[in-house]
Amino acid sequence: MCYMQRALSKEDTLVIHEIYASIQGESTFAGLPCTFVRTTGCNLRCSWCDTTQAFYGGTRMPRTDVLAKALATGTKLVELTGGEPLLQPAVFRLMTELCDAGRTVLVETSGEADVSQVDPRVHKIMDLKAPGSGESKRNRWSNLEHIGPRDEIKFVLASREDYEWMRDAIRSRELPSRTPNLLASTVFGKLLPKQLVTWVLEDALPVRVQLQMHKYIWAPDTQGV
Ligand SMILES: C[S@@+](CC[C@H](N)C(=O)[O-])C[C@H]1O[C@@H](n2cnc3c(N)ncnc32)[C@H](O)[C@@H]1O
Ligand SMILES: Nc1nc2[nH]cc(C(=O)O)c2c(=O)[nH]1
Ligand code: SF4
Ligand SMILES: [Mg+2]
Repeated sequence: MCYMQRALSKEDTLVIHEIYASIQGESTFAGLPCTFVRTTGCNLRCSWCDTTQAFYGGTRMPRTDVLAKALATGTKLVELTGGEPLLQPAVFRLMTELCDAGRTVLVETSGEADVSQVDPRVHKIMDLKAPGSGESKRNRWSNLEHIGPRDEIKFVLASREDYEWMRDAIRSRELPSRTPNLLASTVFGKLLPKQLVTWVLEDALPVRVQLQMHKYIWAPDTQGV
């Protein structure tokens, strides 16, 4: 083991898939210039995941280099995503450093990872995985205790069954009392947005229907956008 490897701990390095600037395609921040820090690795395997290339590989980088690269693009908005960003201990300090540097920080997280240690200045965008993902048993429901009005709860739906599951969760767990930002998205190419809108209106459900804007700007399978 070389000197550098001994000197850097798990808090000091991250395995990164890519860092790039684009337009935020999802969430209440959609449309704004945003820098994406995409970490490598995920402990879930959602059946419809569009980022499977981030499951393996990547480059181990010092946290200071990740911070510098994320700041260099100049965008006010920075999003940590993946893979699953909260699996890497150094992400928590990186998010705090980005906040200290004046950035508006978002973290896109699976709903399985514990969000309790995320800097309170960070906007958590937390999925609750519906049955069609094959991972709904992994939802960490205690995370809801750490969701406040600045955070967003997101459902990605593949079917009517998923829609009804979301509707039940919103009502039985009183999600509107946690945050007004409830996002209902479709699995791209699987459920028609028009169908989702019809169901939402039939129930007058208090959700924000959202599409992945970048899949309309670029070809849907384009990576790094
Ligand atoms: C690739 S995940 C990475 C962050 C984290 N692991 C998570 O699941 O939130 C980023 C977001 O893309 C969404 N997503 C992944 N595949 C999708 C698809 N085929 N259609 C719509 N949204 C998708 C996920 O549900 C999640 O909200
Ligand atoms: N443009 C763009 N916006 C995004 N918002 C969340 C993304 C993600 O993969 O987490 C994403 C992404 O991959 N691209
Ligand atoms: S948790 Fe996120 S990155 Fe992991 S498989 Fe599901 S959608 Fe993909
Ligand atoms: Mg994406």
